[in-house]
Amino acid sequence: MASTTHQPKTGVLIVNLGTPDNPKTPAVRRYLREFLMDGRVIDIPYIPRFLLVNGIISTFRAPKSAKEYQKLWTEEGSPIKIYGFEVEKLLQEALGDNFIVSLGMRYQNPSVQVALDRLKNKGLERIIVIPLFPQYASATSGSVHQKVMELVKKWQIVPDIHFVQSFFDYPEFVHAFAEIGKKYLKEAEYDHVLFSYHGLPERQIRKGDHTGSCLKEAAANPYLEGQANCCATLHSHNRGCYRAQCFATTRLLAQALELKDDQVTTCFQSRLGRDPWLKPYTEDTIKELAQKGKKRVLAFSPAFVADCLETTIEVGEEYKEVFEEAGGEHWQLVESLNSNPLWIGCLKAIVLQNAQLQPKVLESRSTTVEE
Ligand SMILES: C=CC1=C(C)c2cc3[nH]c(cc4nc(cc5[nH]c(cc1n2)c(C)c5CCC(=O)O)C(CCC(=O)O)=C4C)c(C)c3C=C
Ligand SMILES: [Fe+2]
Ligand SMILES: [Fe+2]
Repeated sequence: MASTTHQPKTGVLIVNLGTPDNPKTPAVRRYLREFLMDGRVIDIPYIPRFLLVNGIISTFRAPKSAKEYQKLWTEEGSPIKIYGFEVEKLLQEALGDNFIVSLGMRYQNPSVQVALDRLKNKGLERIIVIPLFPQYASATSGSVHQKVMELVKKWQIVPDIHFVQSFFDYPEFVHAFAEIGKKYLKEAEYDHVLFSYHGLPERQIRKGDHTGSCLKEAAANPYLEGQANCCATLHSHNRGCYRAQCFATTRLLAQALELKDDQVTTCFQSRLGRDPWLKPYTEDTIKELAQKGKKRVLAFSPAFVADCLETTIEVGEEYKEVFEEAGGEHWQLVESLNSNPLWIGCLKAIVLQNAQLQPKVLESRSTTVEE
Protein backbone atom coordinates (compact mmCIF):
# COMPACT_ATOMS: atom_id res chain seq x y z
CA MET A 1 0.00 0.00 0.00
CA ALA A 2 1.52 3.32 -1.07
CA SER A 3 1.55 6.14 1.41
CA THR A 4 1.30 9.76 0.26
CA THR A 5 2.40 12.73 2.30
CA HIS A 6 0.05 15.70 2.14
CA GLN A 7 1.66 18.96 3.19
CA PRO A 8 -1.14 20.97 4.79
CA LYS A 9 -1.71 24.33 3.17
CA THR A 10 -0.76 27.57 4.90
CA GLY A 11 -3.20 30.49 5.05
CA VAL A 12 -1.87 34.00 4.52
CA LEU A 13 -4.08 36.73 5.91
CA ILE A 14 -3.04 40.20 4.77
CA VAL A 15 -4.83 43.08 6.52
CA ASN A 16 -4.73 46.79 5.75
CA LEU A 17 -6.44 49.62 7.59
CA GLY A 18 -9.58 50.04 5.48
CA THR A 19 -11.44 52.78 3.76
CA PRO A 20 -15.07 53.91 3.39
CA ASP A 21 -17.34 51.89 1.05
CA ASN A 22 -17.95 55.05 -0.97
CA PRO A 23 -16.84 58.69 -0.65
CA LYS A 24 -20.19 60.08 0.56
CA THR A 25 -20.63 61.45 4.08
CA PRO A 26 -22.77 58.58 5.52
CA ALA A 27 -20.23 55.93 4.41
CA VAL A 28 -17.29 58.02 5.64
CA ARG A 29 -19.09 58.51 8.96
CA ARG A 30 -19.63 54.72 9.27
CA TYR A 31 -15.95 54.14 8.57
CA LEU A 32 -14.71 56.81 10.99
CA ARG A 33 -17.05 55.51 13.71
CA GLU A 34 -15.78 51.95 13.42
CA PHE A 35 -12.14 53.09 13.14
CA LEU A 36 -12.08 55.66 15.90
CA MET A 37 -14.24 53.68 18.36
CA ASP A 38 -11.39 51.15 18.43
CA GLY A 39 -9.88 51.58 21.90
CA ARG A 40 -6.40 51.02 20.48
CA VAL A 41 -6.82 54.00 18.11
CA ILE A 42 -8.44 56.52 20.44
CA ASP A 43 -7.14 55.11 23.68
CA ILE A 44 -9.34 56.97 26.14
CA PRO A 45 -12.16 55.49 28.26
CA TYR A 46 -15.27 54.28 26.40
CA ILE A 47 -17.74 57.03 27.37
CA PRO A 48 -15.58 60.06 26.41
CA ARG A 49 -14.51 58.19 23.25
CA PHE A 50 -18.16 57.49 22.36
CA LEU A 51 -19.10 61.15 22.91
CA LEU A 52 -16.13 62.40 20.87
CA VAL A 53 -16.65 60.04 17.94
CA ASN A 54 -20.44 60.32 17.77
CA GLY A 55 -20.36 64.06 18.44
CA ILE A 56 -17.57 66.19 16.95
CA ILE A 57 -16.10 63.57 14.62
CA SER A 58 -19.41 62.36 13.14
CA THR A 59 -20.78 65.88 12.77
CA PHE A 60 -17.76 67.87 11.58
CA ARG A 61 -14.98 65.49 10.55
CA ALA A 62 -17.11 63.11 8.44
CA PRO A 63 -18.30 65.70 5.85
CA LYS A 64 -14.82 67.26 5.73
CA SER A 65 -13.14 63.87 5.19
CA ALA A 66 -15.80 62.92 2.59
CA LYS A 67 -14.65 65.87 0.46
CA GLU A 68 -11.06 64.59 0.68
CA TYR A 69 -12.13 61.07 -0.22
CA GLN A 70 -13.98 62.43 -3.27
CA LYS A 71 -10.66 63.84 -4.52
CA LEU A 72 -8.93 60.51 -3.92
CA TRP A 73 -11.61 58.21 -5.40
CA THR A 74 -11.07 56.64 -8.81
CA GLU A 75 -13.55 54.86 -11.10
CA GLU A 76 -12.59 51.54 -9.51
CA GLY A 77 -12.84 52.91 -5.95
CA SER A 78 -10.45 53.73 -3.12
CA PRO A 79 -6.77 53.07 -3.99
CA ILE A 80 -6.00 51.25 -0.74
CA LYS A 81 -8.68 48.67 -1.59
CA ILE A 82 -7.88 48.40 -5.30
CA TYR A 83 -4.20 47.78 -4.58
CA GLY A 84 -5.18 45.41 -1.76
CA PHE A 85 -7.08 43.13 -4.18
CA GLU A 86 -4.29 43.33 -6.77
CA VAL A 87 -1.70 42.37 -4.16
CA GLU A 88 -3.90 39.50 -2.95
CA LYS A 89 -4.08 38.11 -6.50
CA LEU A 90 -0.40 38.64 -7.34
CA LEU A 91 0.82 37.19 -4.05
CA GLN A 92 -1.39 34.14 -4.53
CA GLU A 93 0.16 33.61 -7.97
CA ALA A 94 3.67 34.11 -6.57
CA LEU A 95 3.17 31.66 -3.69
CA GLY A 96 1.33 28.93 -5.59
CA ASP A 97 -1.03 26.18 -4.45
CA ASN A 98 0.50 25.45 -1.07
CA PHE A 99 -0.84 28.76 0.23
CA ILE A 100 -4.24 30.46 0.35
CA VAL A 101 -4.00 34.27 0.41
CA SER A 102 -6.91 36.31 1.75
CA LEU A 103 -7.27 40.10 2.11
CA GLY A 104 -9.15 41.80 4.91
CA MET A 105 -9.56 45.39 6.03
CA ARG A 106 -9.46 46.16 9.75
CA TYR A 107 -12.34 48.61 9.31
CA GLN A 108 -15.21 48.26 6.83
CA ASN A 109 -14.88 45.95 3.83
CA PRO A 110 -13.84 43.25 3.04
CA SER A 111 -13.90 42.69 6.80
CA VAL A 112 -11.36 40.59 8.68
CA GLN A 113 -14.24 38.21 9.44
CA VAL A 114 -14.95 37.66 5.73
CA ALA A 115 -11.22 37.25 4.99
CA LEU A 116 -10.83 34.70 7.80
CA ASP A 117 -13.98 32.82 6.72
CA ARG A 118 -12.21 32.15 3.41
CA LEU A 119 -9.50 30.36 5.38
CA LYS A 120 -11.85 28.49 7.72
CA ASN A 121 -12.53 24.76 7.37
CA LYS A 122 -9.78 24.36 4.78
CA GLY A 123 -7.71 22.04 6.95
CA LEU A 124 -5.03 24.68 7.37
CA GLU A 125 -2.38 23.83 9.90
CA ARG A 126 -1.13 27.39 10.11
CA ILE A 127 -2.20 30.95 9.28
CA ILE A 128 0.39 33.70 8.85
CA VAL A 129 -1.12 37.10 9.60
CA ILE A 130 0.59 40.08 7.97
CA PRO A 131 -0.80 43.46 9.03
CA LEU A 132 0.18 45.69 6.11
CA PHE A 133 1.99 48.23 8.30
CA PRO A 134 5.79 48.19 8.05
CA GLN A 135 6.25 49.57 11.58
CA TYR A 136 4.40 48.20 14.61
CA ALA A 137 1.86 50.42 16.38
CA SER A 138 -0.77 49.31 18.87
CA ALA A 139 -3.30 51.34 16.83
CA THR A 140 -2.61 49.36 13.63
CA SER A 141 -0.82 46.00 13.81
CA GLY A 142 -1.80 45.58 17.49
CA SER A 143 -5.43 46.13 16.60
CA VAL A 144 -5.25 43.61 13.73
CA HIS A 145 -3.77 41.02 16.09
CA GLN A 146 -6.52 41.63 18.63
CA LYS A 147 -9.28 41.37 16.01
CA VAL A 148 -7.91 38.12 14.54
CA MET A 149 -7.67 36.57 18.00
CA GLU A 150 -11.23 37.65 18.86
CA LEU A 151 -12.55 35.90 15.74
CA VAL A 152 -10.36 32.80 15.66
CA LYS A 153 -10.94 31.93 19.30
CA LYS A 154 -14.52 30.98 18.31
CA TRP A 155 -13.40 28.36 15.77
CA GLN A 156 -13.80 24.69 16.62
CA ILE A 157 -10.30 23.91 15.37
CA VAL A 158 -7.91 26.76 15.97
CA PRO A 159 -4.82 26.42 13.74
CA ASP A 160 -1.36 27.71 14.57
CA ILE A 161 -1.50 31.47 14.09
CA HIS A 162 1.69 33.34 13.41
CA PHE A 163 1.63 37.15 13.57
CA VAL A 164 4.19 39.24 11.71
CA GLN A 165 4.89 42.14 14.07
CA SER A 166 6.65 44.49 11.64
CA PHE A 167 8.70 44.30 8.46
CA PHE A 168 10.44 47.69 8.06
CA ASP A 169 13.81 45.93 8.40
CA TYR A 170 13.29 43.26 5.73
CA PRO A 171 15.94 43.96 3.06
CA GLU A 172 13.26 43.34 0.41
CA PHE A 173 11.07 46.11 1.87
CA VAL A 174 13.92 48.62 1.97
CA HIS A 175 15.00 47.64 -1.54
CA ALA A 176 11.46 47.99 -2.97
CA PHE A 177 10.91 51.50 -1.54
CA ALA A 178 14.43 52.62 -2.40
CA GLU A 179 14.11 51.45 -6.02
CA ILE A 180 10.88 53.43 -6.47
CA GLY A 181 12.54 56.53 -4.99
CA LYS A 182 15.76 56.17 -7.00
CA LYS A 183 13.82 56.84 -10.17
CA TYR A 184 13.19 60.42 -8.96
CA LEU A 185 16.69 60.95 -7.62
CA LYS A 186 18.15 59.93 -10.98
CA GLU A 187 15.81 62.18 -12.96
CA ALA A 188 16.48 65.41 -11.05
CA GLU A 189 18.44 67.08 -8.26
CA TYR A 190 16.79 67.44 -4.85
CA ASP A 191 17.94 69.69 -1.98
CA HIS A 192 16.46 67.44 0.68
CA VAL A 193 14.63 64.13 1.21
CA LEU A 194 11.78 63.94 3.71
CA PHE A 195 10.49 60.75 5.33
CA SER A 196 7.00 61.46 6.62
CA TYR A 197 5.38 58.78 8.82
CA HIS A 198 1.85 58.64 10.17
CA GLY A 199 1.89 60.23 13.62
CA LEU A 200 0.71 58.82 16.95
CA PRO A 201 -0.22 60.47 20.24
CA GLU A 202 2.95 60.59 22.38
CA ARG A 203 0.88 58.92 25.11
CA GLN A 204 0.71 55.72 23.02
CA ILE A 205 4.51 55.58 22.75
CA ARG A 206 4.90 56.08 26.50
CA LYS A 207 2.39 53.30 27.22
CA GLY A 208 4.58 50.83 25.35
CA ASP A 209 7.84 52.00 26.93
CA HIS A 210 8.80 49.79 29.88
CA THR A 211 12.02 51.76 30.49
CA GLY A 212 10.37 55.10 31.25
CA SER A 213 13.08 56.71 29.11
CA CYS A 214 11.34 57.31 25.78
CA LEU A 215 10.60 60.91 24.75
CA LYS A 216 12.60 62.21 27.70
CA GLU A 217 15.22 63.66 25.40
CA ALA A 218 17.44 65.28 28.02
CA ALA A 219 16.99 62.79 30.82
CA ALA A 220 20.08 61.15 32.17
CA ASN A 221 19.27 57.48 31.96
CA PRO A 222 21.14 54.37 30.87
CA TYR A 223 19.15 54.00 27.69
CA LEU A 224 20.06 57.29 26.05
CA GLU A 225 23.75 56.46 25.75
CA GLY A 226 24.57 60.11 25.22
CA GLN A 227 22.11 60.50 22.34
CA ALA A 228 19.68 63.40 22.14
CA ASN A 229 16.96 61.24 20.63
CA CYS A 230 15.93 58.18 22.63
CA CYS A 231 14.70 56.44 19.46
CA ALA A 232 17.87 57.10 17.44
CA THR A 233 18.98 53.50 17.80
CA LEU A 234 17.01 50.29 17.93
CA HIS A 235 17.87 47.99 20.84
CA SER A 236 16.17 45.12 22.58
CA HIS A 237 14.57 47.59 25.02
CA ASN A 238 12.79 49.64 22.32
CA ARG A 239 12.35 47.05 19.54
CA GLY A 240 8.55 47.42 19.57
CA CYS A 241 8.57 51.23 19.67
CA TYR A 242 6.84 52.75 16.63
CA ARG A 243 8.95 55.90 16.79
CA ALA A 244 12.22 53.98 17.02
CA GLN A 245 11.12 51.74 14.12
CA CYS A 246 10.34 54.84 12.01
CA PHE A 247 13.80 56.33 12.63
CA ALA A 248 15.33 52.94 11.81
CA THR A 249 13.33 52.84 8.55
CA THR A 250 14.74 56.24 7.57
CA ARG A 251 18.29 55.08 8.32
CA LEU A 252 17.87 51.94 6.21
CA LEU A 253 16.33 53.85 3.30
CA ALA A 254 18.90 56.64 3.47
CA GLN A 255 21.66 54.03 3.38
CA ALA A 256 20.09 52.28 0.38
CA LEU A 257 19.75 55.64 -1.39
CA GLU A 258 23.28 56.70 -0.42
CA LEU A 259 22.02 59.84 1.31
CA LYS A 260 23.93 61.52 4.12
CA ASP A 261 22.41 62.37 7.52
CA ASP A 262 22.10 66.08 6.69
CA GLN A 263 20.19 65.32 3.47
CA VAL A 264 17.27 63.57 5.23
CA THR A 265 14.65 64.37 7.89
CA THR A 266 12.17 62.10 9.67
CA CYS A 267 8.84 63.67 10.59
CA PHE A 268 5.27 62.72 11.55
CA GLN A 269 2.00 63.70 9.89
CA SER A 270 -1.80 63.54 10.36
CA ARG A 271 -2.17 64.79 13.93
CA LEU A 272 -5.75 64.47 15.20
CA GLY A 273 -6.97 66.42 18.24
CA ARG A 274 -5.08 68.66 20.64
CA ASP A 275 -2.89 66.17 22.52
CA PRO A 276 0.81 66.17 21.66
CA TRP A 277 1.66 63.75 18.85
CA LEU A 278 5.04 62.55 17.71
CA LYS A 279 7.34 65.37 16.68
CA PRO A 280 8.66 66.89 14.56
CA TYR A 281 5.35 67.52 12.82
CA THR A 282 5.63 67.25 9.04
CA GLU A 283 4.05 70.65 8.49
CA ASP A 284 6.58 72.41 10.76
CA THR A 285 9.46 70.54 9.14
CA ILE A 286 8.36 71.58 5.65
CA LYS A 287 8.15 75.25 6.66
CA GLU A 288 11.60 75.06 8.28
CA LEU A 289 13.11 73.46 5.17
CA ALA A 290 11.67 76.20 2.97
CA GLN A 291 12.95 78.87 5.39
CA LYS A 292 16.41 77.30 5.21
CA GLY A 293 16.30 77.82 1.46
CA LYS A 294 15.57 74.27 0.36
CA LYS A 295 13.77 74.62 -2.97
CA ARG A 296 13.34 71.02 -4.12
CA VAL A 297 12.13 68.29 -1.79
CA LEU A 298 11.45 64.60 -2.41
CA ALA A 299 8.95 63.10 0.07
CA PHE A 300 8.68 59.43 1.02
CA SER A 301 5.74 57.99 3.03
CA PRO A 302 7.23 54.71 4.26
CA ALA A 303 4.56 53.95 6.87
CA PHE A 304 2.14 53.09 4.07
CA VAL A 305 2.31 50.27 1.55
CA ALA A 306 -0.44 51.60 -0.70
CA ASP A 307 -1.37 55.05 -1.82
CA CYS A 308 -4.27 56.39 0.21
CA LEU A 309 -5.68 59.60 1.61
CA GLU A 310 -2.61 60.09 3.78
CA THR A 311 -0.15 59.88 0.88
CA THR A 312 -1.86 61.13 -2.27
CA ILE A 313 -3.90 63.93 -0.72
CA GLU A 314 -2.08 64.85 2.48
CA VAL A 315 1.55 64.50 1.38
CA GLY A 316 1.06 64.83 -2.37
CA GLU A 317 -1.28 67.84 -2.37
CA GLU A 318 -1.68 69.52 1.05
CA TYR A 319 1.99 69.49 2.05
CA LYS A 320 2.97 70.54 -1.46
CA GLU A 321 0.84 73.67 -0.95
CA VAL A 322 2.42 74.32 2.47
CA PHE A 323 5.90 73.99 0.92
CA GLU A 324 5.14 76.29 -2.00
CA GLU A 325 3.49 78.89 0.23
CA ALA A 326 6.62 78.87 2.41
CA GLY A 327 8.86 79.55 -0.60
CA GLY A 328 9.61 76.05 -1.90
CA GLU A 329 9.61 75.43 -5.63
CA HIS A 330 9.37 71.73 -6.34
CA TRP A 331 7.69 69.09 -4.16
CA GLN A 332 7.58 65.46 -5.28
CA LEU A 333 5.85 62.55 -3.53
CA VAL A 334 7.35 59.10 -4.07
CA GLU A 335 4.42 56.80 -4.82
CA SER A 336 3.81 53.88 -2.51
CA LEU A 337 4.60 50.20 -3.07
CA ASN A 338 1.07 49.61 -4.41
CA SER A 339 1.30 46.48 -6.60
CA ASN A 340 4.96 46.88 -7.61
CA PRO A 341 6.57 43.46 -8.35
CA LEU A 342 9.30 44.25 -5.78
CA TRP A 343 6.61 44.60 -3.12
CA ILE A 344 5.04 41.28 -4.13
CA GLY A 345 8.52 39.74 -3.89
CA CYS A 346 8.92 41.29 -0.44
CA LEU A 347 5.60 39.85 0.77
CA LYS A 348 6.58 36.46 -0.62
CA ALA A 349 9.85 36.64 1.31
CA ILE A 350 7.98 37.58 4.51
CA VAL A 351 5.62 34.62 4.05
CA LEU A 352 8.35 32.10 3.27
CA GLN A 353 10.56 33.26 6.09
CA ASN A 354 7.71 33.02 8.58
CA ALA A 355 6.54 29.69 7.16
CA GLN A 356 10.03 28.37 7.82
CA LEU A 357 9.72 29.38 11.45
CA GLN A 358 7.45 26.37 11.55
CA PRO A 359 9.33 24.00 13.85
CA LYS A 360 10.91 20.95 12.20
CA VAL A 361 8.61 18.79 14.25
CA LEU A 362 5.60 20.11 12.30
CA GLU A 363 7.15 19.10 8.99
CA SER A 364 7.60 15.57 10.23
CA ARG A 365 4.00 15.61 11.47
CA SER A 366 2.63 16.22 7.92
CA THR A 367 -0.41 14.02 7.49
CA THR A 368 0.43 10.59 6.11
CA VAL A 369 -2.48 9.02 4.26
CA GLU A 370 -2.58 5.34 3.52
CA GLU A 371 -3.93 4.64 0.07
C1 LIG B 1 0.82 53.87 9.26
C2 LIG B 1 -0.19 53.45 9.81
C3 LIG B 1 -1.18 54.23 10.54
C4 LIG B 1 -1.15 54.62 11.88
C5 LIG B 1 -0.06 54.37 12.88
C6 LIG B 1 -2.38 55.31 12.12
C7 LIG B 1 -2.75 55.85 13.35
C8 LIG B 1 -3.86 56.68 13.53
N1 LIG B 1 -4.72 57.20 12.58
C9 LIG B 1 -5.67 58.01 13.17
C10 LIG B 1 -6.69 58.72 12.51
C11 LIG B 1 -6.99 58.67 11.14
N2 LIG B 1 -6.26 58.01 10.18
C12 LIG B 1 -6.93 58.10 8.96
C13 LIG B 1 -6.56 57.54 7.75
C14 LIG B 1 -5.55 56.60 7.58
N3 LIG B 1 -4.66 56.16 8.54
C15 LIG B 1 -3.83 55.21 8.00
C16 LIG B 1 -2.78 54.53 8.63
C17 LIG B 1 -2.42 54.71 9.97
N4 LIG B 1 -3.11 55.33 10.97
C18 LIG B 1 -4.23 55.06 6.61
C19 LIG B 1 -3.60 54.07 5.66
C20 LIG B 1 -5.28 55.92 6.36
C21 LIG B 1 -5.97 56.18 5.01
C22 LIG B 1 -7.11 55.28 4.67
C23 LIG B 1 -7.73 55.58 3.33
O1 LIG B 1 -8.93 55.31 3.20
O2 LIG B 1 -7.11 56.07 2.37
C24 LIG B 1 -8.13 58.86 9.16
C25 LIG B 1 -9.23 59.06 8.12
C26 LIG B 1 -9.01 60.10 7.16
C27 LIG B 1 -9.31 61.45 7.69
O3 LIG B 1 -10.43 61.70 8.13
O4 LIG B 1 -8.37 62.27 7.72
C28 LIG B 1 -8.16 59.24 10.50
C29 LIG B 1 -9.22 60.03 11.20
C30 LIG B 1 -5.40 57.97 14.56
C31 LIG B 1 -6.23 58.70 15.60
C32 LIG B 1 -4.27 57.16 14.78
C33 LIG B 1 -3.55 56.78 16.01
C34 LIG B 1 -3.85 56.82 17.18
FE1 LIG C 1 -4.50 56.97 10.51
FE1 LIG D 1 12.25 56.34 22.30
